Amino acid sequence: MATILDGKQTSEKRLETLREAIAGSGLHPKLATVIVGNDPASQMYVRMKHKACEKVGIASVGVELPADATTRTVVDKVRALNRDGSVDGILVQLPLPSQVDTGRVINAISPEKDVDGYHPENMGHLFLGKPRFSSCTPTGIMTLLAEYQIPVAGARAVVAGRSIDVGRPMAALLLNADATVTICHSKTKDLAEELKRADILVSAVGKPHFITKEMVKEGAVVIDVGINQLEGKLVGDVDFEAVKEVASAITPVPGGVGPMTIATLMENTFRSAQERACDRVL
Ligand SMILES: NC(=O)C1=CN([C@@H]2O[C@H](COP(=O)(O)OP(=O)(O)OC[C@H]3O[C@@H](n4cnc5c(N)ncnc54)[C@H](OP(=O)(O)O)[C@@H]3O)[C@@H](O)[C@H]2O)C=CC1
Ligand SMILES: Nc1nc(=O)c2c([nH]1)NC[C@@H]1CN(c3ccc(C(=O)N[C@@H](CCC(=O)O)C(=O)O)cc3)C=[N+]21
Ligand SMILES: [Mg+2]
Repeated sequence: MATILDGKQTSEKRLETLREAIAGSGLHPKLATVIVGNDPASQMYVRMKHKACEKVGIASVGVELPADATTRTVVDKVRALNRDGSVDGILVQLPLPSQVDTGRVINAISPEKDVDGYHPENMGHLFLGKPRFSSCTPTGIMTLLAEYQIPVAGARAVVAGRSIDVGRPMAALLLNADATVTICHSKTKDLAEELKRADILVSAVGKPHFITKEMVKEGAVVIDVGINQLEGKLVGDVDFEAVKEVASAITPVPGGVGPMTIATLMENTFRSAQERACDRVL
């Protein structure tokens, strides 16, 4: 039976530590969120982020733009937030509606305020092995592994998925932590065989029951990033009940990676506030 990696509890502990650090800092960090359209899932996530801000003492402003907003409108809004000296972090909730050019919007975010770590400059720092802001989900996963003292150096890590927000930065962070990293995607030959070699398996594919027991090596650590709806229930990518019998440790969904994502966003926002305060003094 696997150890359950409790992201909810770990995140609560980290948020409490962060609350104390912010209260003692004399700083007033502020996060701005931008949401385009009225997708209920996106609205729920943004609400969760604002709630976490409230918990730790980060001020937050929510910008809501209509579903038919143009790239220009979104970019102009981002630029206004770049100029607003009171804002430390800017998060543009993804996905954006199809008429909006996501790349141009992300490029418009000031890299100093890019607490999601999606800007090419921050991606570059991450891939060079010297991250400034690295995306919240992969960073939260590294925190969770560290919290449970799971060794990463030398481990064979296999990441399923190569998205900009999860798979790629996950692979970079694991590499920076000295794992031997394989990235799989929809064109991967013999996926099951690749996955079965993993000491640490991260699934960010977005398909329920995608990872079956047969794909997991005895004793592997299994990290489930997936958030999927199945028969009205929230499930990950991993067939949890079966895989927990072979894994040595596993994240549940809900209560695993998701809460760590939000805790990391709060930590990144405070760090941004600290660095911006430093820059003002210099
Ligand atoms: N818990 C959290 O905090 C977060 C959870 N999520 C969830 O994680 C999941 C993944 O998100 P995201 O990375 O944005 O997803 P994307 O849809 O952007 O990427 C999915 C990736 O999976 C790959 N893939 C799809 N089908 C297969 C297959 N049959 N075999 C191998 N690889 C495959 C795709 O390959 P290719 O590139 O070739 O198309 C792609 O790289 C989603 O469920 C999402 O909701 C996302 C962000 C945060
Ligand atoms: N710019 C941007 N940054 C993001 O970080 C970002 C994004 N866009 N778009 C969408 C994805 C998704 N994401 C999640 C965050 C928390 C949970 C989370 O806390 N989930 C809870 C369950 C919540 C529920 O009940 O549905 C859990 O897993 O326990 C899930 C998913 C961040 N994302
Ligand atoms: Mg995505």
